[in-house]
Amino acid sequence: MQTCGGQASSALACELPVTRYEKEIVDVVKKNDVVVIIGETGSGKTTQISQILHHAGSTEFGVIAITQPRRVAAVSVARRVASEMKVCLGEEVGYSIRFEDRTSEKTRIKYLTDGCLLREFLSDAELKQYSVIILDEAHERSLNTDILLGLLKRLCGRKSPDLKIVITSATLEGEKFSTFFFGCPVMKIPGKLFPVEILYSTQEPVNYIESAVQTALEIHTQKGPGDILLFLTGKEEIEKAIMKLEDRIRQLEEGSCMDAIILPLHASLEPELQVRVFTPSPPSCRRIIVATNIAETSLTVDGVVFVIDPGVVKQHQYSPMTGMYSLVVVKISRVQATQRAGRAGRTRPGKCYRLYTEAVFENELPPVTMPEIQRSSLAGAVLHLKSLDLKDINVLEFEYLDPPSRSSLEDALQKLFIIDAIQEDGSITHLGRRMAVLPLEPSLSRMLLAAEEAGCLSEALTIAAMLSCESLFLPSPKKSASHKRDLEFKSLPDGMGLGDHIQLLQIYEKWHEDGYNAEWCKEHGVKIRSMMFAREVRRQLSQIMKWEDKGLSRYRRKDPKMLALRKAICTGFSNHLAHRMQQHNGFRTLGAKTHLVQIHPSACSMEVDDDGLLPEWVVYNELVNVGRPFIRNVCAVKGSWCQPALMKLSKLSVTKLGGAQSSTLPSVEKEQKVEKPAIEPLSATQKDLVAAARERFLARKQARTK
Ligand SMILES: Nc1ncnc2c1ncn2[C@@H]1O[C@H](COP(=O)(O)OP(=O)(O)OP(=O)(O)O)[C@@H](O)[C@H]1O
Repeated sequence: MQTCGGQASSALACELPVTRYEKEIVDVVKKNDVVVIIGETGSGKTTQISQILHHAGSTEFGVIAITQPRRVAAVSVARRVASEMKVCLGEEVGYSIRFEDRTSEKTRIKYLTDGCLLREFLSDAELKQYSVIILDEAHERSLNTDILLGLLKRLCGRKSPDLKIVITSATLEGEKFSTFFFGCPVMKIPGKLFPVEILYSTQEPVNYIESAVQTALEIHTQKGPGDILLFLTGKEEIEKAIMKLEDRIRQLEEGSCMDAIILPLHASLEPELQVRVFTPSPPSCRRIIVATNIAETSLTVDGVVFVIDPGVVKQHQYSPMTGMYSLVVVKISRVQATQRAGRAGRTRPGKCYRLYTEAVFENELPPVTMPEIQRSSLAGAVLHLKSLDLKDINVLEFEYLDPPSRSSLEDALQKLFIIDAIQEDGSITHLGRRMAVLPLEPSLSRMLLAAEEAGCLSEALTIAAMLSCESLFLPSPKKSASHKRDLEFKSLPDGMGLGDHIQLLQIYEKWHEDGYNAEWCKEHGVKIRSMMFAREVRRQLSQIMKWEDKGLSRYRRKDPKMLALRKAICTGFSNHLAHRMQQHNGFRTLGAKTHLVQIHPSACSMEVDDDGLLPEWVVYNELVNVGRPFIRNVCAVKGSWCQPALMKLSKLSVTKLGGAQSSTLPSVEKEQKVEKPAIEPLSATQKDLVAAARERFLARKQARTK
């Protein structure tokens, strides 16, 4: 049975700094179309401003939208506000995140990810259902928030004065935002709920994970009650730190300190495991939450008194020059450090242990975070802007708060052109328009449309849904690559060797055959939660594409439909083509820049020919630099299928696409040169690798025929 409302715990809403300025907030919003509000972390911006405006009557003629850069924040804050207002979540207060909408006709206050609001522009370019849009945590400068800023600026210049825009953060460059929005007022709300003491290290740690673990142990054994929130950069680091903590706490003398519950928190954790951190710890027990920066903004984890901040974050950085993503550990900005410290002191006084010196904080941390728009692939954002049909918008001249580089925009335009989303003159195609409606990356959307035309949409929907899962495979004692291979080997021989997309399809189909059975998942090392998520995503995508599901048929390698499916994958990812080197299993990517790459070890094993060589042509989802360049999620395709893309690559001119000066892609001659790479003799190691690959393949082939 669902219970509504409940008692909002801890600090009373009426004590929050923001609520003390209720009248001023209502006034300033009433008198201005755009307002910037800056208040300390924990002062009540996220949870209170929406309620204040609601009580002042702002929701009489429209809904209040509050954007969040992260899903977990949108959900948890909506829950909190519903509980404070004593209403059922999904009724007066709701949330909307990709593939999950918990709102209803009754909803007046809606928390949603910035990506969701951006998507709503497609169906209503004037956002008529809203009376107020609050862009929260604007300091994070997510790509979606930056695009929203530009679109909202356009809108407030022309729309009736009914739509109010409020931009909030604890750590915003207020003046910059004010200048961008025609000199709008900046309201600073003074006051902090509880003090947070900042403690710096006296020296830089040699190993920040070790130092973080050590600090957590010292707090646990020497300090009074209160939970610990420890920031690390990613899942692997979190798992490593948790193992160390568990080991060392086990070794402590029994009764020497209180019990500890150690919890991870990162984006690829299943939602029900994520929400565990919001359940208070039992009395006389300390929780140690080891999290990535998803816990950095907006979240209130009741009970957190101690924050440990090693001062680093893992960041995706896209280079338009190379078309490659790198995952790099970088120093956080001072803004992020403040946000991290702000996770303590929310429901009682707190302490933040910075594992770096004060001098490093002052002199080495950049003041603000680099906007995502300057370090991401922009294909999705550019397609979105093009699909809005805003006659006056040229994506190269769109009003960005901080413009992305011209090369990033050109890279996006080129990618969209190759997958038929835009024409040579830069105008959006019919296909492009349809692609923009789908809540997927442009390449995946293109794959679906190609599959629809070729009569294999059902299979492509499954692949798109499976690729939307954050993490599919259960942690394995063995390396994940061989784990995946085992799975493929034991039960899915029919699609073996054709690549990850086909393997994902087969996993789903097998699970379907087994009646969506949880046991099957366990047996085959896949996460039931992720599979259920894929099933839901598949259902939603089918709905958007108006596909009437007539049940799944099992993948058959020889079925001509399957050839059509791989061709559709090729069409979707034709801006991610790679050609094998003549004599060994390295690949060369094709595009404005070419790279020598290897298939990532986590890929399922690919078919090799009698010489032990991999397929000549492949498409891939991602080009990543992790020490060296790898392609990930790879599908074997045929050279003849790549010709349309190769033709396009050869004649592409950015001048027309973006209405700006040009840089031209390689000519046909250059591409032809790429297609026939110079013969390079195999090294001894490469020969060994080829022989080993061939042996493995023959063994599997034998097993298959048996
Ligand atoms: N889930 C929760 N449990 C307990 N207290 C909460 C919860 N959510 C919010 N609060 C209380 O409400 C206060 C205001 O939270 P809110 O998220 O609105 O602040 P904020 O100003 O938006 O902070 P930030 O800038 O860090 O996002 C918190 O400091 C805390 O005291």
